[in-house]
Amino acid sequence: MAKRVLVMTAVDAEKDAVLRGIRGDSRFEVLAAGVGPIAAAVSTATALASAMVTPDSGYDLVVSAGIGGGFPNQADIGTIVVANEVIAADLGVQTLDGFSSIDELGFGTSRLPVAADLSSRLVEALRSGVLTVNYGPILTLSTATGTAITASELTARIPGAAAEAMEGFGVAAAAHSRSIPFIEIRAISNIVGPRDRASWRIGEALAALEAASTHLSEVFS
Ligand SMILES: O=C(O)c1cccc(C(=O)CC[C@H]2O[C@@H](n3cnc4c(=O)[nH]cnc43)[C@H](O)[C@@H]2O)c1
Repeated sequence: MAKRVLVMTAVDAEKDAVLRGIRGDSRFEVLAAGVGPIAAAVSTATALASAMVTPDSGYDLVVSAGIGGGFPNQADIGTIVVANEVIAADLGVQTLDGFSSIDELGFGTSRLPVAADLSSRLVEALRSGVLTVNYGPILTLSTATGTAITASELTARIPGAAAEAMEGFGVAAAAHSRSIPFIEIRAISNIVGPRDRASWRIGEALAALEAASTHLSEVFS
């Protein structure tokens, strides 16, 4: 079991939802890093480095948490997605012939693993708490999808893609650099596709994130 857990969100509204869910459990530290993979990686790496300075204050688990877009027929608004893998889906090169990932280019990896045992334990706990949960790949994008064409292209390129957001891969890269287990959880606020901000259900997603966070404390501390 994890003794100390670092939860990274993008914005304060997400942080507050997680804090309401964990109900004062002092084993959890919740930080808002800002939007996007770079802010997420820098803030997570800084938090992990700071924790190393004090003996016995390091983290045993890092969680990327927040709202996200659900892929059509994979994750509806108000449901939860737990990552079985995180994929930096726009890290590569785009040409007229299509997209090549950095893996295909030979420059590294665009896919990072999650702690599968912890993730599946969380999925079980969420389902027994009657939340609707998809366990699948969560994509990290620097540019959020705003067209049907991009949504279809991502679905074709990454079969089973369940959700997208903008921070997971950055948080995961920082956690992996210190060999700390990592998981990602997203509450769905909108469907991935043509941008229609009026259709986003942020309040519903934040309520789902809060409900899911009650199980974080139950499962990981
Ligand atoms: O306006 C608000 O009250 C508010 C409250 C909480 C969060 C937000 C955000 O806009 C956070 C940005 C955040 O959202 C993630 N996200 C959500 N849907 C998608 C998507 O379809 N594609 C990519 N990212 C998405 C993302 O991780 C951003 O950090 C506003």
